[in-house]
Amino acid sequence: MSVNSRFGRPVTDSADLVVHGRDAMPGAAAREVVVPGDKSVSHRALLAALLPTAPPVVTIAGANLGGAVRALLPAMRALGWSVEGDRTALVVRRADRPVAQTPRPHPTGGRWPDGVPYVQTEGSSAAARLLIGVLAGTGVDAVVDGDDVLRHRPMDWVVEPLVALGAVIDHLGEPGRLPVRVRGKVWRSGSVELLVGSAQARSAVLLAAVAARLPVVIKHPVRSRDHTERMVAAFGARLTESAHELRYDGGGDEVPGFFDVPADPSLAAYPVAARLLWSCEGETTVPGVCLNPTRLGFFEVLREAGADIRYTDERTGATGERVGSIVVRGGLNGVESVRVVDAAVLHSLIDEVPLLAAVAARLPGRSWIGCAEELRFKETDRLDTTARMVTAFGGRVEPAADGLTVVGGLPLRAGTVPGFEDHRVAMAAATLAMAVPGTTRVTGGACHRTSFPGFVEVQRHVGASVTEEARC
Ligand SMILES: O=C(O)C1=C[C@@H](OP(=O)(O)O)[C@@H](O)[C@H](O)C1
Ligand SMILES: C=C(OP(=O)(O)O)C(=O)O
Repeated sequence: MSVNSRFGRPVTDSADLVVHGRDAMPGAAAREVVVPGDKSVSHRALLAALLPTAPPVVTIAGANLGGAVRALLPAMRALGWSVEGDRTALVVRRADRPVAQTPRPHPTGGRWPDGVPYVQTEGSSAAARLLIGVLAGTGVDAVVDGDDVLRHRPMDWVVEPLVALGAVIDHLGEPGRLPVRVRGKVWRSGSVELLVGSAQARSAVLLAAVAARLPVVIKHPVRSRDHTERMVAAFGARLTESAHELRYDGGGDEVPGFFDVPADPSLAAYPVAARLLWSCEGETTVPGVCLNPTRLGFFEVLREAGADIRYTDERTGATGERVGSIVVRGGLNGVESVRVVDAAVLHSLIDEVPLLAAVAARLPGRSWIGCAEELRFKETDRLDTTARMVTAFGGRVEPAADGLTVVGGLPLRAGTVPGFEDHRVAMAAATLAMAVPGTTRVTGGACHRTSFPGFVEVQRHVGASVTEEARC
């Protein structure tokens, strides 16, 4: 078993993605492709069912059922909720009794408090951080833990502001990391300052405040994705927002009994990128996508650089999200390079950075993706793994402390490319491989299921030749 450098992540035996690349799209691409529900909205809808003002039954239609959202389901069962159903509808209700989870051994901690529920969120940082917020708002005593990778990701971004609001949270392993025990509720109304742009951190504090009906002011460096704000505002919480500040007045109505999750723009980005890389005829539409402006950076940056990407059929959904179609036409002719120099723009494409870098490798100019220091704390250090992935194609990416320079115009070649067991990096590699003649094997590419269970089928619909094959 080999090890991924930064997080000591064991490289698993998960299947590879094998892609037969071409320099032009074979025949016509599907005119329409459908991608799974939004991961962030799915997490928030599930956690809304744990809030004190939630009705006894909450139904969630169109949820993303990739590994990251699925990780939350046993966690909720361990807290005494039942979750049943499928992508069409998940139904959450209070259960007769909690379904206990088996604690994962910990190398330095390992003494779990007796009689306190142990809640495992696997590799999903959104699940862990938002859940810590909900527990700190509802005053439920529980231990929150994650897998070996998540145990290395920062939890102090969430824990410190919650403790400032009076929550009692103990680190049971390394300081600032999982596992943590949440054992005292937020109670001190006031102002907290977040030092990172993480939407998960802001959301955890807001969910805690809404659950506890505690007026708070959250100061933050950048307005990243605002799904939690839209959701709680849609159920009656009064929020006042300015560029770096969010005020919650302590009020709100009942959580609704029905959520409809729009499709995920960070997943729509892969078929859109495949189309652009092939410069093909006609157009492809991805319908029903969440068009929240805090999520559209990938499309906006490419559009500004000259790509033909449009939004149509826009409407507002019940939980305050804009929904509509993304339509892509033509290719990258005339697009010289891309540039991200603003923190809000970076956050609006934070999960698409590996894909944007892969696309930039096919542009003639030099691209820069900046304000991206947070990428070092994802499933992998994504500045490093993205650079290594593009380099494996023969491209050149120069990582800096806070971003990536992508040197365009170099000939790319097919071959064996590492996916680093990181779904975003693996899917970016497989998408770039579609437009590089020859056969590319993306090692461990089956990890796409963390966020995009139908990745292979969707990319085939737009003309890709991609299969999943056991590791050789
Ligand atoms: O709020 C969320 O659901 C998410 C926020 C982002 O993480 P950070 O909050 O760590 O930036 C994003 O990368 C992640 O995929 C989901
Ligand atoms: C980083 C991601 O998610 P999380 O932070 O929730 O693990 C992601 O989906 O790319």
